[in-house]
Amino acid sequence: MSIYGDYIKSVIRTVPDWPQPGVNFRDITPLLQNSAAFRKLIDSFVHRYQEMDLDAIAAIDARGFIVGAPLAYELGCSFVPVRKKGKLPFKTISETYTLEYGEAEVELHSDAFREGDRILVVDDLIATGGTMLAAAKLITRSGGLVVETSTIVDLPDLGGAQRIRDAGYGVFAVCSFTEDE
Ligand SMILES: O=P(O)(O)OC[C@H]1O[C@H](OP(=O)(O)OP(=O)(O)O)[C@H](O)[C@@H]1O
Ligand SMILES: Nc1ncnc2[nH]cnc12
Repeated sequence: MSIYGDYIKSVIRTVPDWPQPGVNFRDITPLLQNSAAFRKLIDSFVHRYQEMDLDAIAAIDARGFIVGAPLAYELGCSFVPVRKKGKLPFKTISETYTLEYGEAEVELHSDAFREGDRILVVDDLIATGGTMLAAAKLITRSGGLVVETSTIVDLPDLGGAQRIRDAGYGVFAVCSFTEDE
């Protein structure tokens, strides 16, 4: 939990049974609409990472971009998009991961950063952890050093953060929601 974690959590909306019955969707749009809350959100990440000597923020398509771009701007490091399959025009490397039904793929440009660069991977939310873990593996495979993986929201009951930690990557979440809240 971060310095503003409780406050950030209070401005995230839960939409029950969306996009399908049984899912509690954690909707960050009220947080984004609230300029004071959005500033505190970005400040939470800046506070954690300003002394970590990062070279790049690798942000995951699409909601990860919302955090990744202002963070890269504030920290004065580069912004690297990790995109869903078929969106990047240059030479790519890709990582396939399993969804509840079927598979998905994320891609990275082969020249996105230099060997040994210190990279933070960011997204808005960790559920099963499949997306974040695939992105972290991509960075590692391309020679980057994943300093940490970072998210606004963790859903610990789904075990994603633990899965990412078990794979050897650190996880930071500004706030978390259990299934019953
Ligand atoms: O931990 P996981 O089970 O992998 O789920 C988390 C991912 O799912 C959501 O993205 P989504 O694929 O819905 O795409 P979007 O950002 O384009 O809305 C979310 O933004 C994360 O990227
Ligand atoms: N419960 C959830 N809320 C918002 N985004 C999600 N992505 C995957 N699961 C989600």
